[in-house]
Amino acid sequence: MRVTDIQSPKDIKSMNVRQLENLADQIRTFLIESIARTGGHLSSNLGVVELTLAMHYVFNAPKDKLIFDVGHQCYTHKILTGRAQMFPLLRQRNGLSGYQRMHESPYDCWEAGHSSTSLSAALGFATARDLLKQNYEVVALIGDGSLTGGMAMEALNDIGSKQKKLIIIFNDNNMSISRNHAGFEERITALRASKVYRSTKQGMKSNLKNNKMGQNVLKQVTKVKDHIKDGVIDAPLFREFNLDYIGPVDGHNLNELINVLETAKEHDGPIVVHVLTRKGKGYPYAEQDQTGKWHGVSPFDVKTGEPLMKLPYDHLTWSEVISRTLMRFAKKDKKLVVLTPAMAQGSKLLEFSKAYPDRFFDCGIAEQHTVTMAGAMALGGLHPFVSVYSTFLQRAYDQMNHDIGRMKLPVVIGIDRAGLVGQDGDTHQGVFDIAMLRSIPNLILSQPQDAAEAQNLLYTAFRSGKPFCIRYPRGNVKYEEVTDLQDIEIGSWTKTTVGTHPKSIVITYGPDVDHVIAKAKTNNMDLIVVNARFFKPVDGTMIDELYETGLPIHVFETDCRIGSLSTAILEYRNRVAPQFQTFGIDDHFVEQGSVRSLRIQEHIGLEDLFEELEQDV
Ligand SMILES: Cc1ncc(C[n+]2csc(CCOP(=O)(O)OP(=O)(O)O)c2C)c(N)n1
Ligand SMILES: CC(=O)[C@@H](O)[C@H](O)COP(=O)(O)O
Ligand SMILES: [Mg+2]
Repeated sequence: MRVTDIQSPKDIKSMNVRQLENLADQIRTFLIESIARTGGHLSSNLGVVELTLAMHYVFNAPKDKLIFDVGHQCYTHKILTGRAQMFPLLRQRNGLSGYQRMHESPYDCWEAGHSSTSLSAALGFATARDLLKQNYEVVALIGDGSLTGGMAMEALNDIGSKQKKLIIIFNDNNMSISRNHAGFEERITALRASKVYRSTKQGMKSNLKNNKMGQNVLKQVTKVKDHIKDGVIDAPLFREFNLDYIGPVDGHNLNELINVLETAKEHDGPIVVHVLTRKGKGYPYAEQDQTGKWHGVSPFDVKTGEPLMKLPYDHLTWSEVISRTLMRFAKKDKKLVVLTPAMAQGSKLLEFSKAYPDRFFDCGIAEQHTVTMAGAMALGGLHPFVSVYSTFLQRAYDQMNHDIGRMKLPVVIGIDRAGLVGQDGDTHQGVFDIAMLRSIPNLILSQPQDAAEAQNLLYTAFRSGKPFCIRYPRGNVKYEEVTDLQDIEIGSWTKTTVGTHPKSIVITYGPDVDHVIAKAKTNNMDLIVVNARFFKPVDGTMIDELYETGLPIHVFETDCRIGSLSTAILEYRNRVAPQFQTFGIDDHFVEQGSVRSLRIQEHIGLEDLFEELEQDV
């Protein structure tokens, strides 16, 4: 059977192990070729091909609930549930989502994008099932990285106490995006080496190679259950949570996987199935990767592994502009430290981590902990910089409020991937941080117009002694090192007049400042373009001046408009200008798509702005 012919998991139910193994090989080839064309989460998906086949073989989705933590590794699940033909549009507008999405398929029973939610969801489903006297299995697959998240720990604690029947598949590849940093790593290492499951299983004469499986399994299941009850299988890490454990099993051995999942299915109460997989399995570049370069990829050449798109020679990503500047500052300032909640690769901090291993802290997928820890580091006399994606900072709202803002702690927060991020879709768009953070007293919130201003803002932030956030988008920017760094007056905006008789005012921020100026020049339009580089505090003097011109004001934003810059301006003036128009994302989540297509969809493209400007002249 060809990968693209698979209609539903029924198609694999009558296969024998050899056929399943063949299918696994085909799926791997399909994934590599397909992701090479579209981009996507390569390594995590290559690692769970056999595991997902075994899950669909043993369980009966959609009746049984299969939950994938984060969901970035659910591509084989998509293939087995009849979606292979949609892969050419993976992560594109109106195309296949890179995550589980309920509107896409009845087999997607839950949605995520942020990590560590699967165990809470599993307990929720199991509780609903039992209260409503229904009958189905609940299975959550969670990686070793996602297990470091606070939510997962909270859920483990509750699952151990409630003792509902559910299965936690612990997908252990010893990697988060890059190497996993977990305190319980020692315990896991001990478990990885444990022979318990293997020796228990050795009695199960695996003569299933070419036959339909399952005949002998039940007898063996009873044996394994007895072992679990007798406490033969002792996994202190999970025992402490009052959870039964079985494993470790080879996550690329279908025979072993099917046996262990059948066993877990028969088990009463919660059970952890420990599966060892290899991230990137089957594609040598990805298998050897220790840095996370192959975790999420843009289109690449399968043979060479080289990306198909290259940055212009004088451009850097915004993350690189920030990390290079941090490297410069760290040379002189020995107290400068950098923290990341597991995003060293995406935030371009690996070079910093090598140059200053003692001053670099990967805290795991733990945004809340990272922010609070940085706060105490500041009180302890260090100069912390926290690098965090806008969307993941949502997890740490309370810490930003309760710890950083309230105590006025001088932590510099680099908010990466601010604004629309594109293909990751609605779970990842970084469009809420302005609204989220503007309400927190004492915080400074800024965004540079270009790479030079980014360097000056970072310089200002460290010298300010205040909680200082600098947001910057996904993508790249022309870079030149600023040798003569300048303090920027906090709360000050700048303005550029294009032409001699301006007829309108555009207030905007980030890279759009230059885009609007360039387009106004091309179109021979007379405009005042304001770089609103601080969202908090805003430049009251400049706002007053702009109002006094009597010109129509257009606030051009590409983030959630509720609570955003236009709101800040209106709050300041407490009245509406004669003509005051705002642009921004309305009160809804924005689905996936290229940033360009999403801006058109949301009426926040330059074209939309200029259409309105035409009316003013
Ligand atoms: C709250 C949150 N923080 C950060 C991320 C970014 N992220 C996505 S996958 C991932 C690593 C997950 O590691 P693991 O669970 O072990 O899965 P693997 O990729 O190894 O299969 C991270 C950090 C996220 N999705 N959600
Ligand atoms: C699954 C996840 O949350 C991350 O892998 C995310 O997709 C990374 O995004 P970037 O590609 O912008 O680093
Ligand atoms: Mg992992």
